Amino acid sequence: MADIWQDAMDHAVAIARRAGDVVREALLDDRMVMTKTSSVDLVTQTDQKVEKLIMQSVKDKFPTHRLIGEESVAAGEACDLSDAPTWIIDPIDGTTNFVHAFPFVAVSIGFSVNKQIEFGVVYSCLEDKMFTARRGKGAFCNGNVLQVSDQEDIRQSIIATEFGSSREPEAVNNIFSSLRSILCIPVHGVRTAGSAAINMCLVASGCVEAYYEIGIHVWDVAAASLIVSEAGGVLMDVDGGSVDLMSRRIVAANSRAIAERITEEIRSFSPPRDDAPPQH
Ligand SMILES: O=P(O)(O)O[C@H]1[C@H](O)[C@@H](O)[C@H](O)[C@H](O)[C@@H]1O
Ligand SMILES: [Mg+2]
Ligand SMILES: [Mg+2]
Repeated sequence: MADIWQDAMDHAVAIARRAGDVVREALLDDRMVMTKTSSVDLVTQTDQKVEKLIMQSVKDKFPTHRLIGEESVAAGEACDLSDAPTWIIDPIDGTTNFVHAFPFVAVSIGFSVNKQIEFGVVYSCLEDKMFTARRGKGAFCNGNVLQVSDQEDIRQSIIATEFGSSREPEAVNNIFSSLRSILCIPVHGVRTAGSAAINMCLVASGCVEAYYEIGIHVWDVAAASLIVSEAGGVLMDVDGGSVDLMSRRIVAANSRAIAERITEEIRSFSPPRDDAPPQH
């Protein structure tokens, strides 16, 4: 039977590649940096330009589909995930990397129907790696099948995480408390790539055993969540329950054993949900 979302997925791959061209060209220009929620929460005109490019192309080709985009939400749009076909877009995941030309910068496009991710596309545009997954059909990088690591001993593992974009003392204390506990299990190492989507693709590729973060948004992880699960990995909430993509908390791991071991060490907290009503 024909796949009803194949056309949309092909479009996502094509537009992610075009977006990647824009990002690479912009790296050669001056990158004017603006800030959003804090002095280290960065945005550039390229984030906004790429989001417009992707959104316009989706509106033209799939006019009934809904859209959630990082920069549109920052500009005041709602972040409502309904049962309708919805494109969930992070035009540049790793904006701080982009600003510094640190080479992990991704275009992330997830597609959800009935609140279930049907396909995910993460284009790591400076590495020219196109990560894709279609629900039930596996995960791929540049056409090669992805498979998570088979390591089940966290002491033999590398764990990825991020420091996020808050420098409030309490938030930083929580992050370092979790990081210290995990590092001292001990694990082989801890890494931060600077992009949630790329960290999760590293899990899917078997290069790191797990990634966790509190404070991410649905657009950071929607596409990559399917890439991880289709590569044989697991997703979990930081308290060990089911993952909720609007909760801003995630553990993505190669195995349930390692995911659960990480949840034992995390000092969890709950940032305002992505679908929380706006504060006035
Ligand atoms: O804002 P962009 O799209 O670059 O994405 C975020 C990263 O993906 C997070 O992991 C990371 O921790 C940061 O919060 C960063 O903002
Ligand atoms: Mg992001
Ligand atoms: Mg972004």
